Amino acid sequence: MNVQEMALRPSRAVPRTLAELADRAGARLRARAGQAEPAGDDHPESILVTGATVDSHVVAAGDLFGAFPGLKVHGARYAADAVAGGAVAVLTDEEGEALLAESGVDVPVLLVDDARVAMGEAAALVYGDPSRELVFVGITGTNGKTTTAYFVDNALAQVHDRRGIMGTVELRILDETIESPRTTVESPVLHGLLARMREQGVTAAVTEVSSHAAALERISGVAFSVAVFTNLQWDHLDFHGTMEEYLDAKAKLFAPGRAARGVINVDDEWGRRLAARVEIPVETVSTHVDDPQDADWTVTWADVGLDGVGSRFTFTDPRGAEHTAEAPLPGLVNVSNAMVAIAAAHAAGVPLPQAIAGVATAHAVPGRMERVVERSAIDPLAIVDYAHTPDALTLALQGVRPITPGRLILIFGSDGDRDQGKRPVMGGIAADLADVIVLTDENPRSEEPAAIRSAIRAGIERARPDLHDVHEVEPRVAAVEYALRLAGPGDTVIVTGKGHEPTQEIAGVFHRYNDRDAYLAAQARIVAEREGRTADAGPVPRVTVHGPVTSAQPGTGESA
Ligand SMILES: CC(=O)N[C@H]1[C@@H](OP(=O)(O)OP(=O)(O)OC[C@H]2O[C@@H](n3ccc(=O)[nH]c3=O)[C@H](O)[C@@H]2O)O[C@H](CO)[C@@H](O)[C@@H]1O[C@H](C)C(=O)N[C@@H](C)C(=O)N[C@H](CCC(=O)O)C(=O)O
Ligand SMILES: Nc1ncnc2c1ncn2[C@@H]1O[C@H](COP(=O)(O)OP(=O)(O)OP(=O)(O)O)[C@@H](O)[C@H]1O
Repeated sequence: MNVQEMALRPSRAVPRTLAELADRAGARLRARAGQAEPAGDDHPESILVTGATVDSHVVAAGDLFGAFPGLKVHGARYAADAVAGGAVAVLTDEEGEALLAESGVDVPVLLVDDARVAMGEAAALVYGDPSRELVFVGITGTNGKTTTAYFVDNALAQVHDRRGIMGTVELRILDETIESPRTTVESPVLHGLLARMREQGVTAAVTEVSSHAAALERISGVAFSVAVFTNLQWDHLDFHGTMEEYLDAKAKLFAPGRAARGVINVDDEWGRRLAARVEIPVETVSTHVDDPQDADWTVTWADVGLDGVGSRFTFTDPRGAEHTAEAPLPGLVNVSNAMVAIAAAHAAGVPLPQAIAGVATAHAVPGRMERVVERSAIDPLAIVDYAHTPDALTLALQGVRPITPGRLILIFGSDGDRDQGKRPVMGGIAADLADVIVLTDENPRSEEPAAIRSAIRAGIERARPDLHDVHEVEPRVAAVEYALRLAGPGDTVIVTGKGHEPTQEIAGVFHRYNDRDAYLAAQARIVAEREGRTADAGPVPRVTVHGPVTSAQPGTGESA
C-alpha cells in the first residue's frame, strides 16, 4: 500500500466479526469456498475484519476482499493475491465461489447474489457507517456535478470549518488533497474515506455521484443527507444504452434509505420525470428564466454580465420570498449550478443568507470555465473548460460569446473508446457557435487519433461545407499554443474537453498533460518573444488548414 492509498482509509477501525458482516450484507457464511454451511469448530463467524477493498493491489491485513464480475474479469481471480496480502475473508457471488474453489483459496466466504450491493453494506459496517455521522451531500447529473460540488462546499464552509470533497478533480480532507482516480470511488474507498474524515473531525462532505457509480453500486451502504440532480444530457449511452436506463441509474441516489431528501433541477424533462417518481421529500429548482417550470426554487431574472467573471440573478424561495444572488463563474449554466447549490446547501442545513454568500464567493473550480490568461490590451482571454458533451459544449460556447468582442476560437477534440455518436454532433455545434476551430486530440486511448478527428470534421463540414477557419493541429499541447498565437486581444480562446485532467491517454499510455499548463507555457513563450527575451523552443505543431482562412485579422472579430 503506498502513502496515497493509505490516506484513503481511517487509521483505526473497530473490528467487526464475519457474523456481523454476513448479517448486514445479507450473506451466507461458508468456512471456505464450495463447502456446505459451516459447523462446529470450523465456524468462522468470530473472525475479525478491520478493512475492506475490491482491489487486490490495495489490500491490507484484516481486510474483507470483495470479488464481483467486472467488465473484463471476475474479481475472484485476484482473491488469492488478496489473501496473500492479508485479506481474511472474501465476499462474492456464486460464480466467484466456484472460481475460489477452483483456485483453492482457503479463507471464509460471504456468499451473496449481488456482490456489489453487499460489498457496500459490508464496507459501511466495517468503517462504522461514517456517512450517517456527517452532513453528506451527493450530486449527480450529466453536467455540472463538479462545479455544483465546489459551490456547495463553499456554502457548507459558512457553517462547517472541517470539510471533505470527493469528485473528478480531487479527493480532499481538510487541506490534504490527492488526485482522484475517477469521479466516484468504489464503495469501500468511499466508506473508508468518510471514516478517515470523521476521524479528522470533518462534519460535512460532498461527493459527485457518476451514473457509472450508481449503476455499479459504488454508493451502496451510503446514507446521504441530501441527494442533488443537476441535469441529464446525452452522454455515456455506450454504457447505459438508453436515456431511460441512464435516468434509472441516477434515480438510485434518490431511493428511500439512500438519501434523506432531494434537490432536483427540473429545467429538463428528465429532472421533471425524476421529481415525479422519487419517494423521498424533494425540493425542485427551475433556473431558466425564459422557460420557467413549476418549482420550489425559481430563478426569476439573470444577468450574465459582460466582465467574464460571473452573473447576478434573483430567485424566489419555497415561501415565495425573493432574493438576489451571484454565480461566481460565467455563463447561464453557472446560474443554474449556483441556484441548485444554494438550494442544496440550504437543504443540508445552511441558513439561506449564508448559502447565498458562500456560493457567491466560491473559488475558481479547476478546469471549469477557468480563466488562465486574462484579457488585456494585447492578450486574448484564454479559458479552460471541461465541456465534453454536445449540450455542455453548446452552453460553454454560448456562455463565452457575450464576453467576446472579437472571435471565439475553440480548441477541441473528442475521447477515444467512448460514445462515438457525439463526435459529428459536437463538430456541428463547434461549426455553428465558434468562429475559428482548432481541431485536435483529447484522450484517443486505443483509437486512431486521426479517425476521431475525421468523425468530428464530418460534423463540422455538414454545418460549414467550405471548412473555413478549420485548422487541424496536433499534438494538443501545440494546438493550444497555435490557437493562442492566432488570437488577438478581443478574441476568446477556449479549450474544452479535458478540464483539470492531469494526463492525456494515448495508446494506453498516460502522458502528463494539462490544458492550463499548456496555456501558461505557451503564454510565457509569447510574452518572452514580445519582450525580446529568448524563449524555450515550444512544441512543434503538425497543422492542416482545411478551408479558407476568412478571419485572419487577429482580434478584430471581422472577416478578411
Ligand atoms: C466501466 C467501469 O467503471 N470500469 C471499472 C471496473 O472495471 P472492470 O469492470 O473492467 O474491472 P475488471 O478489470 O474486470 O476487474 C474486476 C474486479 O477485479 C479487481 N481486480 C482486477 C485486477 C487486479 O489485478 N486485481 C483486482 O482486484 C478489480 O478491482 C475489480 O473489482 O472496475 C475497476 C476497478 O474498480 C475500475 O477501475 C473501472 O473503472 C475504469 C477505470 C473506468 O474508466 N471507469 C469509468 C467508466 C467510470 O467509472 N467513470 C465514472 C465517471 C463517468 C463520467 O461521468 O464521466 C466515474 O465515476 O469515474
Ligand atoms: N449545469 C450545467 N449544464 C450544462 N453544462 C454544464 C453545467 N455546468 C457545467 N457545464 C459544462 O459541463 C462541463 C463539465 O462541468 P462539471 O465538471 O461541473 O460537470 P460534471 O458533471 O462534473 O462532469 P464530469 O462528470 O464529466 O466530470 C463544464 O466545463 C461546462 O462546460
